[in-house]
Amino acid sequence: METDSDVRVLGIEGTAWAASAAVYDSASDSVEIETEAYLPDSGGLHPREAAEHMADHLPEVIERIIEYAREEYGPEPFDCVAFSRGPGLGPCLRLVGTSARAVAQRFDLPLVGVNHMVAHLEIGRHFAGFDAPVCLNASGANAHLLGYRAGRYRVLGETMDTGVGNAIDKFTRHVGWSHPGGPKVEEAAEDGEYVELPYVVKGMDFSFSGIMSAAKQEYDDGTPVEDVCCGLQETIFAMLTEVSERALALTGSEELVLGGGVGQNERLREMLTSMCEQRGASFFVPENRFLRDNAGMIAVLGAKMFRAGQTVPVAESGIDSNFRPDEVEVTWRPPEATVTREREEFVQGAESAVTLGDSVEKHRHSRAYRHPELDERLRRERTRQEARLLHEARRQGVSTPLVRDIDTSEMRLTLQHVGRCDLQDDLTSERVETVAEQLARLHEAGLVHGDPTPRNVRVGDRVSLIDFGLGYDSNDPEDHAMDLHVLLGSLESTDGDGERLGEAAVEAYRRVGDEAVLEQLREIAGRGRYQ
Ligand SMILES: C[C@@H](O)[C@H](NC(=O)OP(=O)(O)OC[C@H]1O[C@@H](n2cnc3c(N)ncnc32)[C@H](O)[C@@H]1O)C(=O)O
Ligand SMILES: Nc1ncnc2c1ncn2[C@@H]1O[C@H](COP(=O)(O)OP(=O)(O)OP(=O)(O)O)[C@@H](O)[C@H]1O
Ligand SMILES: [Fe+2]
Repeated sequence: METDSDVRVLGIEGTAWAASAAVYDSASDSVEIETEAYLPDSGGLHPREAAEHMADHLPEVIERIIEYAREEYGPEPFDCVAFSRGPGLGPCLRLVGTSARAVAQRFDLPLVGVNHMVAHLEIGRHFAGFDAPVCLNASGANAHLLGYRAGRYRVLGETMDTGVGNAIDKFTRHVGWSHPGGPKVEEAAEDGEYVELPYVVKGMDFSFSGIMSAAKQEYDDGTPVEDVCCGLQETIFAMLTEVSERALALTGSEELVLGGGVGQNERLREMLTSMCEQRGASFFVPENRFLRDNAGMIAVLGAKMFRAGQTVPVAESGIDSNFRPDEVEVTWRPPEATVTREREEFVQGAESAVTLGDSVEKHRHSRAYRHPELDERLRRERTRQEARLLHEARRQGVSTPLVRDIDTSEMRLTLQHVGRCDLQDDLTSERVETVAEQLARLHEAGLVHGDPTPRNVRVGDRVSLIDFGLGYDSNDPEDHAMDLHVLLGSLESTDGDGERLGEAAVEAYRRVGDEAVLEQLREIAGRGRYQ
């Protein structure tokens, strides 16, 4: 665990475009960063050019920081060298590793290998002073939500295809704008009118590919580019804000931090601020110099890891271009306090305000962060869809609450009260198996639940599925497999025994459901996430 001794860390970053070095001094909590950015002449980032950039500029930024630190702190300024171990571009990372080993040898210092995505999270947690926040990492090559449980960061939700920045940059390449595209889209969107684009959220996962093709098509069809940019921002950022809100509701956390280069976007920050305000959560965004790739965040996390004794011998200091945040053993945080949930009459779900009594009133109230047209559309569609699917699922023999009333102008449903608690509060393998069987039955009938997490299942005499707001009709095994993927992911991220429960769910599904769905599930799990 972390001790309070003062440390000074030399940090080195170079996963893709930023050749960067920094010094962090824990006594004054100050960070000095030197960065040389690689800006491609045309097109996107070329791995070979990026590596040449690293080779040309890493040595000089490191020397500048050493010089600064010696002037500021004396001839032997550092206690350790922290470097980005991954994820990122292999050829760039190898140069980072080599440079770090060289400086460590020269000053006879220990090495600390840092996960770049965990650093994007920890820098926010550090400056916010939050204990157990959920983190939205919105960067170029990644987009995911992290929560913490039992010594690891858990991926609560993530992109099913590309990172958010890369998605935006692909669109700007299509319209002929230079890299990076994010800031240009932000500027253009200011003069734009909202256009509708596909909105894709599955549980806490999301995907950008459909939106990006639709955006390119809009542009090719002659829609003014500022309007497409406005539609893109409103859609993509509303999706990221919605899944962040889901993660807050699922984990019970009341703290959110933002990380990653796309976090520099004002509209995204505005939406997250508004969402957190509306639900009474605290929100923190670090300064821009800590959002985009930078060695400062590597040095700050390096200090925490160093104090916890998490150094790495030279022989084991290899890089890992697919390094996932959930692979990191988190030794620098104190054990989390157990959260006990009070029985409440009023639940603020991720989407709705729910009042519990003999009947349950579920009200999808307006979200100030969303564009009014998108807000109206999502609330209306989901309220209608939920009532219809609850009814259809019942007809297939799946236990669901009766729909007593629906009001589509107020976006309100009145439902039968079912169960004594959420599955999350009384998880057993048997119940999870029942959920899997019920999903198989839904899928057989061409229905998809859309968000089958342990908070959307009630347990009592029977096991009932609730909250069909993200449900839809489909006979595609991919969509059915996504339901299972969401279930397994939510089990793994919220319960210590989640993996075993997940296996039980798969076995139960196999007994009743279609083998093609399980095949597709393996395919989804194996998809490369850091392309
Ligand atoms: C693995 C690592 O190499 C990678 N780094 C990375 O993606 O660089 P980062 O600095 O976190 O983010 C860059 C992205 O951030 C976007 N970006 C920068 N300013 C933006 C803005 N104002 N609005 C939207 N996007 C913006 C850029 O278009 C670009 O796609 C990552 O963290 O995923
Ligand atoms: N019919 C019901 N009977 C008993 N409890 C219910 C019922 N409907 C909802 N609840 C309770 O209210 C909580 C929130 O409901 P629901 O999941 O439908 O709302 P939501 O805002 O869509 O939530 P989320 O998106 O976070 O899953 C549930 O987790 C459950 O505890
Ligand atoms: Fe990054």
